[in-house]
Amino acid sequence: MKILKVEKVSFAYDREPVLKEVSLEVGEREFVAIIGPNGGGKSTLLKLIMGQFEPQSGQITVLGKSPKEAREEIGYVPQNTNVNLEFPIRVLDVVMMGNPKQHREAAGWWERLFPVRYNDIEKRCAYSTLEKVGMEAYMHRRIGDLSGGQRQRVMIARALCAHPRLLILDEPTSSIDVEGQQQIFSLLKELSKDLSILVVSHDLSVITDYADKVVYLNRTAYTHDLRNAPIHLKPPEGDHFCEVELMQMLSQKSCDCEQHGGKEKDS
Ligand SMILES: Nc1ncnc2c1ncn2[C@@H]1O[C@H](COP(=O)(O)OP(=O)(O)OP(=O)(O)O)[C@@H](O)[C@H]1O
Repeated sequence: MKILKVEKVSFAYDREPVLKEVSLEVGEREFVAIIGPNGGGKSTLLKLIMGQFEPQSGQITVLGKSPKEAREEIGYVPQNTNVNLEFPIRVLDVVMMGNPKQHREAAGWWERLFPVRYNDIEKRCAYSTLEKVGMEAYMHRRIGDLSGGQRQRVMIARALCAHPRLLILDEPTSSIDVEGQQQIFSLLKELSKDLSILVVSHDLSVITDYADKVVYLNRTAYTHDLRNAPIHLKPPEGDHFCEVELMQMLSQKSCDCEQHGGKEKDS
C-alpha cells in the first residue's frame, strides 16, 4: 500500500491557482524530497497533506484514509522551529511533549488537559527516539544550549515519539551548515529504513545524494526517481552541478543529463 497518494490535486487560496493537477506518491520506507522555487506551492501542498486545507479537486490519501483521519500516522517537523532559547526546558521534556497519545491513554482527564509529569512509558519512548537520532547523551541538557543541527535532531526525535508512519519535514536544514545538512539527511536516510519520509528542501545538491525520489513543484509537479535513473543526478568524477543546473534539470519532465555524459530519462 502507498503511504501517501496525491492524485490530480488542484488548489487556490483565491482566484490564482497555487497547485494544478499535482500528483505524487510516497511508498513504504521511501525518502522523497520536494524542491522548487519560492512560491511554487510546497508549503501549501504540505498543509493539504496534513488536512489543514481541502483540495478543490483531486484526492489525497494517507494509508488509504483522508488526511484528517490519518493525522496520528503523520509526524511533522515544522520550518524554523520556534524554541525560546532562554526557556529552561530540557531536551528530554521537549521530546516527551511529542507523545500526546500516551497522555490520552494513560492519564486521567485533569492530566490529559494539564500534563504535569510523564510516566515511565513516555520516558522510555523519548529516550529511545533520542537514541535513534544520536542525541541521548544530551537528554538533560537545556534545549537552548544545543547547536542548530543538534536542536533539529531533537525536534525529529519529538516527532518520532508519536510513532508516525509518515514523517514530514519542512526545510529541516535551513540555517545549518553543509556538514550539518549532510548529517541530518543521512539521519533521515537511516530513519527511512523504518518509515516514509517527505521533506521540503532548498538544499538541492545535498538532497539528491540521499533522496529516493525528487519532486519538482512549481504549481505542477514532476517526479524524478533517482534510484532507477540511467544516470543519477550526480556529476561525473571531477565535475560538479551547481544548484541552478540541478534545478533546471529537475524542472523538466525528463532529466536530460546528456551534456554531463548521461542519457535522457523519462520520469
Ligand atoms: N494563506 C494564504 N493566502 C493566500 N495566498 C497564500 C497563502 N499562503 C500562501 N499563499 C500564496 O500561495 C503561493 C504558494 O505559496 P507557498 O508558501 O505554498 O510556496 P512555497 O513553495 O512553500 O514557497 P517558499 O519556498 O518561499 O516557502 C504563493 O504565491 C503565496 O503567496
